Amino acid sequence: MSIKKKGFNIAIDGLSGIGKSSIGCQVAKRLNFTFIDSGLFYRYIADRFYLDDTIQLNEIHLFKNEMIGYVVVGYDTTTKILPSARVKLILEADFETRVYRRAKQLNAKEFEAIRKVFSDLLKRDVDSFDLVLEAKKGATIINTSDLSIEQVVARILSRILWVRFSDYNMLHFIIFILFVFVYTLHTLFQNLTSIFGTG
Ligand SMILES: Nc1ncnc2c1ncn2[C@@H]1O[C@H](COP(=O)(O)OP(=O)(O)OP(=O)(O)O)[C@@H](O)[C@H]1O
Ligand SMILES: Nc1ccn([C@H]2C[C@H](O)[C@@H](COP(=O)(O)O)O2)c(=O)n1
Repeated sequence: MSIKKKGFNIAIDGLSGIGKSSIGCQVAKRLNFTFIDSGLFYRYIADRFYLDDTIQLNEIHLFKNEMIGYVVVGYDTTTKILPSARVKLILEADFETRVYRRAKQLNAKEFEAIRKVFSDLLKRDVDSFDLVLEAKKGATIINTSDLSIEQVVARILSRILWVRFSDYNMLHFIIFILFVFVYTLHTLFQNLTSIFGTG
């Protein structure tokens, strides 16, 4: 699956339980972008059972042209789903932190429940390790181990602001260079006509 859309899109990658969905959703809200949790598609197709109220499939305006932008999360978004994203991010945190967060999320308190969280994450890490390693080569890495969700969201927003600022300045720079080029040609042409034109 690959989304080739115009606009300013953001892809958030990373291993399971790193916070892609919770953080991506906040970022999309702050930017008024469409949020797509690609994992929902996979789960929906694989199991046809799981859709929470974060997003409903019929609300995903995947191919609408007027969208300002997308925030797409999932562990192969920066490489496969949205390789053309203007901002590509990999979230990472140490394994213990992810186990702790996922256990808290699932309210896993008993030894057996925590053991299952541990082994599920480990299995999914093994399955997606190579993909995430590959993704790291072309993305900005944010280590979230010591950051709250709000701090990670703030970091992402400032990164996006920076990229937008660079795009904006680059456009002005190109216009400036074009202007200097045209002006130089114009002056040269005027000089040439004043030298040769009157003869
Ligand atoms: N920086 C953070 N600080 C504290 N808790 C966090 C942070 N980031 C995420 N969490 C919590 O970790 C849990 C897992 O996050 P989330 O479900 O968003 O991960 P995910 O990467 O989308 O997982 P998966 O790939 O398995 O769907 C959630 O309960 C979330 O609130
Ligand atoms: N971009 C994605 C997203 C998800 N998957 C796979 C990985 C899991 O087996 C399943 C659910 O993912 P989750 O939402 O829990 O991250 O879908 C994938 O292959 N590519």
